[in-house]
Amino acid sequence: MPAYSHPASRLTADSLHAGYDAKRILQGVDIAVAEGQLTVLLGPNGSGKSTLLKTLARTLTPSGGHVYLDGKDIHRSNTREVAQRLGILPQGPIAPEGLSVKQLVGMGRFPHQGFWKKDPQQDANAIAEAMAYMHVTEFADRDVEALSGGQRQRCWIAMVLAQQTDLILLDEPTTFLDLKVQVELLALLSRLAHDHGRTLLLVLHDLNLAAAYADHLVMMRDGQIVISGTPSDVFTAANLKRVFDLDAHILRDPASGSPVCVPFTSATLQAAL
Ligand SMILES: Nc1ncnc2c1ncn2[C@@H]1O[C@H](COP(=O)(O)OP(=O)(O)OP(=O)(O)O)[C@@H](O)[C@H]1O
Repeated sequence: MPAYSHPASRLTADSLHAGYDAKRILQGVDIAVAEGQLTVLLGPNGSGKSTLLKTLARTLTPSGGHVYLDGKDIHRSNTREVAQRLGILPQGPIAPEGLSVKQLVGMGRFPHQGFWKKDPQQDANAIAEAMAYMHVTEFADRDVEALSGGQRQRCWIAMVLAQQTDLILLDEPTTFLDLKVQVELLALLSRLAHDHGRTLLLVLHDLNLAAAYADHLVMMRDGQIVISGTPSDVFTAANLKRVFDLDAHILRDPASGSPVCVPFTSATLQAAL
């Protein structure tokens, strides 16, 4: 899959503040997304994960602080320049009515097309490769709306892959996918990072899948990064309590050694129910 072999780039943010009108969400976030690795952003509902992803991808303008893409302030860069380097799949995307899968995946090529610059063969190859990679080739001519939730989600991810950026930000990409497909997707994304030098930042809700596949975990709460590091270092009962207010035992996967959490209902919670 040579088209996916890119040198990884660098995405960093410092003292990031962002929100919606008067609503402040991000409260001084510093992050450096590890190059050529898979980083997973975790946190309770409403903790600001999507807001951070959108601000890093230039979709949302920060009220304070900076995002740098290869050392250049991303909010001072132009849209096409950014879109050639960074692809983002937001949460719950909606396809325009009547769009076929092939057309949807083809939208990933827009940043590479222009009045003066057109390479239909390169576009066709990128679209075909991305569809094959996400196993959606058989749906190429079907309406996106006529697919199941999981099939549609794979098409959206194929669209981002067709963009052929070295940075890929995915907000809850496993939504609608059955467990086997979730595992396959994470294995594939991990390969994109490790074998093809891509830099991936994902928002996930499944703690155990995150611990199993991420190189780095970043845990957020109330618009701030509380802790980050390797799954072995940060996936502890104390941190899960601190970030999620979750009571859990931490075990080890006997095969890989990855930490696994087993949540339980504490006596305090029992009494409150
Ligand atoms: N467009 C918006 N306008 C106003 N408030 C918003 C908007 N989008 C998100 N928010 C608010 O910002 C806060 C953080 O939302 P965000 O989507 O970043 O959290 P999250 O960690 O991704 O949550 P989840 O896990 O539920 O997806 C929430 O209180 C949410 O209600």
